[in-house]
Amino acid sequence: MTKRINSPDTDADIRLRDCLDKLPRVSFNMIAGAGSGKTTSLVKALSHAIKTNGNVLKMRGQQIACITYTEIAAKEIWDDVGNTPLIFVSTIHSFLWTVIRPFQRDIKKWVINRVSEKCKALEEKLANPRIRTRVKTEKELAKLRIQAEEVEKITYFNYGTGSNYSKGILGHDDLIKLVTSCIMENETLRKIISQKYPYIFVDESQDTFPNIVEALKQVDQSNSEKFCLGFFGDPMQKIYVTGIGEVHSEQNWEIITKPENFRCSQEVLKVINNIRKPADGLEQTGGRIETIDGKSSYVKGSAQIFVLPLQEEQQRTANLKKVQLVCAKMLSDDQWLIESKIKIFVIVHRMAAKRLGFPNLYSAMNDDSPTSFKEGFMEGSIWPIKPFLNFVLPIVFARGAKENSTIISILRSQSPKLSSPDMKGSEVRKSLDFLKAGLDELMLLMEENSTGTVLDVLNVLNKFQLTSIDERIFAHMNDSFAPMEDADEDTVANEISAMKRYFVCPAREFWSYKKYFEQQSPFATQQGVKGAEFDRVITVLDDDEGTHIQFSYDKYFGVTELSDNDNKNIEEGKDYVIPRTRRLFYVSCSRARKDLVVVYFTSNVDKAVEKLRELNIFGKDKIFTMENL
Ligand SMILES: Nc1ncnc2c1ncn2[C@@H]1O[C@H](COP(=O)(O)OP(=O)(O)OP(=O)(O)O)[C@@H](O)[C@H]1O
Repeated sequence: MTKRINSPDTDADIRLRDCLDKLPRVSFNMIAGAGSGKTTSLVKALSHAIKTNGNVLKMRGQQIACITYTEIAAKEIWDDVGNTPLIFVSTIHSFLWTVIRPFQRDIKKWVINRVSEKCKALEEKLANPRIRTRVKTEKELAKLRIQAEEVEKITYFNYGTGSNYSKGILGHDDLIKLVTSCIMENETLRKIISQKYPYIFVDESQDTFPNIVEALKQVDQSNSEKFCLGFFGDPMQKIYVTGIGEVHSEQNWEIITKPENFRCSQEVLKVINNIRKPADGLEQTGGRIETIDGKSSYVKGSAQIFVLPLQEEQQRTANLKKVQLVCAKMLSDDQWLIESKIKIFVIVHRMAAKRLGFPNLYSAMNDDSPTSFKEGFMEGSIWPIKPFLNFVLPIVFARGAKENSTIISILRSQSPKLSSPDMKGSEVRKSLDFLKAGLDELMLLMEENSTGTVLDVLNVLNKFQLTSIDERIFAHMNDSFAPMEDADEDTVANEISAMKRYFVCPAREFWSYKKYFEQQSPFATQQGVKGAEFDRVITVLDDDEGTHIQFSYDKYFGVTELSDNDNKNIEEGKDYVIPRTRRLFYVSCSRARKDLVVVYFTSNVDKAVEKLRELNIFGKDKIFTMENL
C-alpha cells in the first residue's frame, strides 16, 4: 500500500467511490484547485475500481485506462496502484497509438487522404497567380506526390516523433488528428474502445486537446451504460495554449469538487488564493498538516517577494544567491543554502542555461534550430551531443577520479582502435599508448578554464580514434553534409547553421549541461512542474530573459501597459497575456509545501512595489527590495 492511497478519505473520495459503484455507469468531472489531492483521488479511484471490478476486468481481458500528462507522472501513478496489469497508465500519445495500431487499414486510408488533402491545398496555393513562393511550393508539391505513391506501398504504419509518410511513420500531431477523426467517424471503433477500456480517466484534463476531449465524450455516448469517463483537472492550471481549460460536463455526469488544499502551508495558501481571486475566485481551505510528537497542526510556512532591478545577468545571479542568504537568516533555515533542498522555477530553460553555464550550447541547439534539436537537447537524446554524453564526459570524469578500469572498459567498448578481437599483446599496448596521448589532449580541452571548442574535441576524438563519430556529425565537420532527398529546405538550412554554431561552443559547457539534464541542479521551468511539490520554492519572474511572448510578469503586475494586440484579444474575448501569466504564476507558487520566495526582476522597481502593494497578493511587510539584501 502506498502513501497516497493511505491518505484519509475526503468527501470527494467517498462521492467518487459511490459514483464508480453505480450501474449503469456514470461519468464524472473532478474540478479542484492546486494541491487539493486530485491525483490522490485518482489513485484511490483506480484502486477502488480494481478492488470491486478487478476479477471481471481480468476475465474479459479489459483494462482501466489512465491518461497522464508525462511519462514520469504515468510511472508514479502506476507505482502508486501497485503496478497491476489491469491498469494501463500512459500518456495520451501512447494511449492513442495502442488504440489505433491494430487498425492498419484505417490508418492507411487516413494517411492517403491526408497526403491528398495536403496536395490539394498546395495546388490551390499555386493557382493564385500572385503567389510569392512558387518555386518552393512546386517543390513541396512534387515531393508530396512522390509520397502519395509511396504510401500506397506501405503495409505497416508506425508512430514516431515526426511524420514521414513515405516511411510509414506518423508523428505526434498526425496521431492526434488520425485517432480523433477515426473515433468521431467510426461507431465500431468507439464500441471497441469502450469495451476494452470500460473506464478511462484523464489527469490534468485542463491541458488535454479539445478534440481529444470531444472524441472521448463520443466514446462515452456510444456506450454510456457500460462506460465511465472521468476527468481530473483545474482550469486555473492550464499552461499550454493547446489545452482545453475547462472540460464542460455533460448532463448526466457527476461534478465533484474538492474545497481543501493539502499541500501548502498557511502563508503559501493565502498567496495562491490571492492569485486566484480575480480569475474564478475559488478559495481553498485547510492547508498542509504536520504531526510532531503525535500532535497535528497546520504548517505556518512563509511567502515573500523580492523586487529587484533588471541588471546584468551576472548581477541577477549574484542577487539570487543573496536572496537565499537572506532567507536562510530570516527563516532560520540553513537549508536555503543547499542546492538540493530548494527548487528554482524559471520561465525558460535559457535562464537556467545561462545561470548554470551552458548559454552557447543552449542557443546553438535552440535558436533557429531544427525542432528535433530543440526537443532532444533538453532530454539529452539528440545525436550531435551523443559523443559528449556517451564518451567524453564519462571518460574525462573517470580519468580525473583515476578509475583505470572504467577508462579501459569505456575504451574497449567504444574505440575503433581496440575493436579487433584478434589483436596481439604488443599491438594492444601500442594502441593504448596512442589512445592515452589522445586522452591527455582531451583532458586539457575539457578543463574548467579551457577555451577548447566542441569542434576541437571532436577533432581529437577523430584523430586518436577514441570513439567512433556519428556519420552526420562527421559530414558537418567536413562540410559534406548531404541532406535526405525528402528533407525540408528550411530544416536543412537550420541544421547546417545550428551545427556551425555548435562546433564553436566552449566544450567545457557540457559539464553544466550534464548537471541540468540529469536534474541534479535546482532549476526547473515553471511550465514543467505540473503535479510536483517541494518544501522550498523560489519562483524567478524575469520577462527580460523569457522568449515566451505569451507570458509577461510586468504586464501581469501592471508595471507595463498592455499592447494593442492584447487589447484586441480582450475585446474579442480571447485568452491573453494576463490570465495566461496568472495561471503560470499560480502553478509555480502552488508547488511550495512550506516556504515560497518570489524573485521579481523588473525594469521599474518603484512602480512594481507600488503595484504589488495595491494588488495585495503578498502581505505589505512581505515585499522586499535591494535594501533588504
Ligand atoms: N486526503 C488527503 N489527506 C492528506 N493529504 C493529502 C490528501 N490528499 C492529498 N494529500 C496530499 O496533498 C498533496 C497534493 O496532492 P495531489 O498531488 O494529489 O494534488 P493535486 O490536486 O493533484 O495537485 P496539483 O493539481 O496541484 O498538481 C500531496 O502531498 C498529497 O499526499
